[in-house]
Amino acid sequence: MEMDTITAISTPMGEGAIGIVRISGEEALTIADRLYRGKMQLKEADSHTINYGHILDPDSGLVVEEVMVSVLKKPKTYTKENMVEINCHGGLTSVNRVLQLILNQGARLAEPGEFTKRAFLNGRIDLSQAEAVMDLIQAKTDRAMNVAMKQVEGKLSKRIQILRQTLLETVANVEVNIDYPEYDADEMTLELLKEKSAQVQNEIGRLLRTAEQGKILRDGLATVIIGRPNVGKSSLLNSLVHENKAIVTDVPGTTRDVIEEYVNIRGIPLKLLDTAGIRDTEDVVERLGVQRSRQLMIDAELILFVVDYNEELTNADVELFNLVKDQDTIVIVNKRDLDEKINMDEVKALAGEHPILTTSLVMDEGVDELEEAIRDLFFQGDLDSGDLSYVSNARHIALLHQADQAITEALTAVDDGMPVDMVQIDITKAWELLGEVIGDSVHESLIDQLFAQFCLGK
Ligand SMILES: Nc1nc2c(c(=O)[nH]1)N(C=O)[C@@H](CNc1ccc(C(=O)N[C@@H](CCC(=O)O)C(=O)O)cc1)CN2
Ligand SMILES: Nc1nc2c(ncn2[C@@H]2O[C@H](COP(=O)(O)OP(=O)(O)OP(=O)(O)O)[C@@H](O)[C@H]2O)c(=O)[nH]1
Repeated sequence: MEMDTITAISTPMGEGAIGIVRISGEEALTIADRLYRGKMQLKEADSHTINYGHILDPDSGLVVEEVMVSVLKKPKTYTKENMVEINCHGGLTSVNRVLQLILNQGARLAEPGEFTKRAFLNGRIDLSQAEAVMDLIQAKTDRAMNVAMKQVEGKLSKRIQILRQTLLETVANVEVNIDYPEYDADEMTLELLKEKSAQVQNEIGRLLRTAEQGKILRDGLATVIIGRPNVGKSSLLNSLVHENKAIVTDVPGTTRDVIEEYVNIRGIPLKLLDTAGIRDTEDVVERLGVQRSRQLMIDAELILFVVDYNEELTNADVELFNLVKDQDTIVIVNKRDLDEKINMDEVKALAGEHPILTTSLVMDEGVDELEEAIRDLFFQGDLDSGDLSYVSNARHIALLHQADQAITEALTAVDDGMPVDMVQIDITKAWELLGEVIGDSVHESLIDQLFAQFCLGK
């Protein structure tokens, strides 16, 4: 199938040192050559070279831009098609004028993610790798980036392929049994089927156990700081943010009263969620009646609950804690530089199984310990184990669960003495579901929808 030639600006919109306009498709070099003037025509240039020259407006003959042009000839390119990348002087006008000239020559404006979509459709990468390209762009910490990079390189794909191969062999074996029932290999077939299925389920289980951690690395750990007025919530937020250089984003769609700040806590992106309702308040418990704040707290994956070392535990503390005691909560007893007026035994009784830390945020004491406690709560020290094949994508997680379920159904069918071709149907279903992770037999509309979330020009 021949695809048309597409083009887009691949660098961020705004003033910058260099802006890149990308072209991909059969006509990429031909189109670029109609606009480019240099030592030689681009189609004569060797692949993977960069060439100095100028872009001219073919109508007026006037020089529009001074450029460096990368020539990338198929099939060894990002999209597996002919590609040209025109490096312009950065700035909105410059790249837009060059883009316009390319469009005038018959290229079509690319849709978001269309270059990567072509890399997928042309078979250079599978769907899970394409999705990881997206994760790579959005990674908030080095560690999240390492995980995404492994997936771009195909580490998850390889594991999925091995699982599918095992299932395929199992199905083939069952088929022999259906085709030659007189062969009487029944017992053996079922034994083998059970063994192989268990093997596949083990590996799926292992992958799913990495999922929670993978999701945290990818999306950040949704965290809310709560506590009575004046206990030191803002100070805690500031300590975490200043030591770790926050990336601040407003949550789209929520009239900008939820603020997200990403801080890197030992490789974990902590997504600190903040609303007016949670922090700037006279009576916290009352204000938490505000639906949005309460929801934020309920949805949080980590609660940092702050109390004052220098004051007795109050009813408000207890009530507030009771709202979150079933969640992952760390109790922070702040202002330890002042006199001990709180009863630590009461704090311990209240906290139960939850970790307790004492801090002095004005003296900058205890923040390291807090960061360690956060990491231990979610990663028990295995963040450095080197196994970076985390599953982090919600779509992949759902498919793995379904595949696991299908195999369980196959095994139940075996135990119930169902005919072997019934068992085969379940195993085949598991094989198909795993295939969807890497984009095998997925619906076109799903593919469109996934790539539509990409950046323009990627
Ligand atoms: N200028 C520029 N920078 C970029 C990209 C790009 O497309 N253009 N990339 C993307 O956005 C990323 C690099 N990713 C790439 C991945 C594969 C291939 C590629 O051509 N693969 C060929 C093998 C090439 C070779 O071995 O020489 C292949 O797999 O067949 C290129 C870029 C990041 N930086
Ligand atoms: N001595 C001492 N004072 C602290 C410590 N941490 C915070 N404070 C002080 O306590 C006061 C309240 O701190 P904030 O961080 O604003 O407390 P908050 O919980 O955000 O307060 P509200 O926004 O009113 O809910 C400030 O004057 C801080 O300087 C600490 O560890 N020791």
